[in-house]
Amino acid sequence: MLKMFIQLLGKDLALFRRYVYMALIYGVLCGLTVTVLVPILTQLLSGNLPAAVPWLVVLLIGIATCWGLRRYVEQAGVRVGVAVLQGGRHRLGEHVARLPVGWFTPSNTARLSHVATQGMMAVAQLPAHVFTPVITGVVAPVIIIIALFVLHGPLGLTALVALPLLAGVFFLTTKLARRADNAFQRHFADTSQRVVEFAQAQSVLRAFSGESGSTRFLEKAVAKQHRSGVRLACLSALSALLNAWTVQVVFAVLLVVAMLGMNIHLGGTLTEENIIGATIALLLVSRLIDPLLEVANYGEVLRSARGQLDEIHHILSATPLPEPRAPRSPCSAAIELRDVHFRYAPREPAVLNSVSLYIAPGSMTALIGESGSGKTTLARLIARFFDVERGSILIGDVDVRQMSSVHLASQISQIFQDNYLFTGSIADNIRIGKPDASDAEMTEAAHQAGVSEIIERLPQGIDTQVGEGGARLSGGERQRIAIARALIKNSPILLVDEATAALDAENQAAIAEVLAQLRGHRTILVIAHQLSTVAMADQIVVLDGGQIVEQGSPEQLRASQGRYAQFLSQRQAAKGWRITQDDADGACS
Ligand SMILES: Nc1ncnc2c1ncn2[C@@H]1O[C@H](COP(=O)(O)OP(=O)(O)OP(=O)(O)O)[C@@H](O)[C@H]1O
Repeated sequence: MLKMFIQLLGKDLALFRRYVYMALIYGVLCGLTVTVLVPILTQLLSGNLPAAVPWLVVLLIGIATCWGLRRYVEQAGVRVGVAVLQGGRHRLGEHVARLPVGWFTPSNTARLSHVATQGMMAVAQLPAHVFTPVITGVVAPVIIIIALFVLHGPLGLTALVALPLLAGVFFLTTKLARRADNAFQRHFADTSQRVVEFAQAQSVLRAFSGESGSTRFLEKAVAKQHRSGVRLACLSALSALLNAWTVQVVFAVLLVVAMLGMNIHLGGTLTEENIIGATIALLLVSRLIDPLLEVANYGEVLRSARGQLDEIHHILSATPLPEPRAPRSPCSAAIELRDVHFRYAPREPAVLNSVSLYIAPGSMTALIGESGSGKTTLARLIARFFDVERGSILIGDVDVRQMSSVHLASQISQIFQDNYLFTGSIADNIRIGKPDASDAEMTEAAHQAGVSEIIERLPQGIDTQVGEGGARLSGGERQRIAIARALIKNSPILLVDEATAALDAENQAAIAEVLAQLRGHRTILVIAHQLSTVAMADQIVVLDGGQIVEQGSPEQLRASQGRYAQFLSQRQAAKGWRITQDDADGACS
């Protein structure tokens, strides 16, 4: 737990060290202040008031110093908390920015958002509100036990034996509720994910699930969270009870030992000194128990914080894509796949199997194949969304793993189906492709992508707000803005995942126009669904079950009467369906 906390602190570790030293000094001082009671009570019970006065002064100074120091320790704890919150979030952000895009599954995204908000907040509160009482609660009793040893050997020994015993019980009770805590955290993240999904997919849920059915997935997640919450509450209460009982049992044992000691003396030589010593020892025992009880009470908070730290650890231990020590630059915009094998996870089936492909610089390749044949995966591997399992992908004769991620990103523009528009204006979204783009470049990219017509229609033109995720625009409008964003970047390689259904004929024409304009000027790989696009390509690659089954120019493949010819006839048959005036009245031809 401490290791993870320290990892989160990074360069702010010095702050934490300072805080821990101060908390330790504070704990020692608290323990010593309590032990000052020994000479005071000894002198008072012996009727020697003048001899007690200097010790009383020491006690008052001790109390005042403890009080003052506590404030400093708390301030130092708050500083550590702020460092964890700011530095930790920063570190988390830097780390996830280097993770492969494939890591961002809905469940990991929900986990990340939970950790970055609630998790970090809970962890940041630890130093000021939990570590200080826990450190004091452990250190002060150690000092008191030393004093007990001096005063009453058997009592000191019993207390010393009790400490590891208590630690053992605390450890076991923590373990008892730990699993329940992990399950609760998991279900909590799942529910958060479902809530977001519920809000985002309202139209789909209502259309397909009916009024009550639309909440079914969410209700299931909430019910699971509720069950694990109840289990966690029961186990937490049980462990808190066990901790408190153990401390009370230790207290009782110490009392019995003290009584037995007095009893032995009663049978023999019971002196005034013995009685005073035993009485003070009993008082010290009671002062020993209070901090231990406090530590026991913090067990649950510590366990839950550990759960949050485990979640943070889970994210920080995800392996980023390695960056090369000596990055290389490609010599051209050629793309080459050499015997590429890929699967999404170790135990999942292979998605690409021994794929080798060469795309000449400035040429256009159309990738076609059945749904699930691996087209999108292949395109994503070129942009290094993931690393290949075996084989290599080269751009301009340089393995993408030997290029810096920034340089690789600068070489490739992508127009994928899941284009995301950020909250802001149309201009802001296009400018993401090239933040320092001039107005002329903006106009040119907007014109090429067919955004000019959209802008002309809107009262605020290019400054129109697109809404969250581009919600205020149509699918086709979003797509065109994404194209303009990719075009303004002006990179030598363009990866396009042509949408099948999202685009109307007008938008499809815009994409076709863009591809026609860029053909010969950029290296283009397009996952093609339209006949017009495929016909434009210099090379067609047919994928099936993660393998290239056909490859060649449109003419060659048409002549070979293979899979491409099949694709062609299917598309032509589909194109044959036309809605006529009669259809409008209810019949199709
Ligand atoms: N993130 C992922 N994790 C695990 N498996 C995945 C992931 N993305 C895709 N797959 C699987 O990889 C296989 C290939 O998917 P891919 O999206 O590359 O196919 P595709 O040919 O582009 O399909 P489509 O034309 O329908 O988009 C499919 O079986 C799919 O289920």
